[in-house]
Amino acid sequence: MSSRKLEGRLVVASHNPGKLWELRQLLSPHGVETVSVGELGLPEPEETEPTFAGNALLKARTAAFASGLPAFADDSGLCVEALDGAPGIYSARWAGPERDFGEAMARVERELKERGATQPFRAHFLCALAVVWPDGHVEEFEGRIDGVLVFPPRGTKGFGYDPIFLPEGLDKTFGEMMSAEKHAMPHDGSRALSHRARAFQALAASLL
Ligand SMILES: O=P(O)(O)OP(=O)(O)OP(=O)(O)OC[C@H]1O[C@@H](n2cnc3c(O)ncnc32)[C@H](O)[C@@H]1O
Ligand SMILES: [Mg+2]
Repeated sequence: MSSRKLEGRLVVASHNPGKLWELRQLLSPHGVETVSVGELGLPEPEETEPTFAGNALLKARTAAFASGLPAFADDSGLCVEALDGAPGIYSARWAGPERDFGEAMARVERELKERGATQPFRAHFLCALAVVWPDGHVEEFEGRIDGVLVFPPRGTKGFGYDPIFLPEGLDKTFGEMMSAEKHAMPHDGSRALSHRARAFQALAASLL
């Protein structure tokens, strides 16, 4: 539990529209006013750190110092067991400059085939969240969801790798789920579903 609370305007340090939308959905019930880095005209920093947590911190810190407001960043990705955790922190970069996730998902399938991997193709999504205040104070949270990959991709909802990710114990991919299902926030104390919602649950318990 942190003594620091999120108050006033918060900068959401993401340039990914799918993620931005989910993060704002998660924040809105708490009455936190948000402004995105894009709306502030701030550039996308290069993600030079070797970990999700390091890159989340880098993005939040850059935005907090540039704006003079507390900033919130998410670094996330898909880690495939048979690919030794790839694409991992390179999840966005596998989609190339055009952010073509059809191609990124095809590459995952191709690399599994090349390695002779057999089903089930175990994988997890990871989400690191960082909040940085302009005085340098930092709060960090993490969430994970385990599942398996399915090919061909299923569903057109969500973003990124959602259509190939089947969460453990469920029969719908993230691409087949309404977004409210993907990041639902249970009110009975049970665990949220997605990696982002799980990380956010920890954040909310501490900062909101
Ligand atoms: O850094 P920002 O500006 O936030 O946007 P980004 O898209 O580059 O975000 P990341 O660096 O964190 O890269 C994470 C990639 O992993 C994928 N990813 C993360 N969370 C996901 C989710 O919930 N569903 C599907 N794909 C996801 C997605 O393709 C992202 O582009
Ligand atoms: Mg990024």
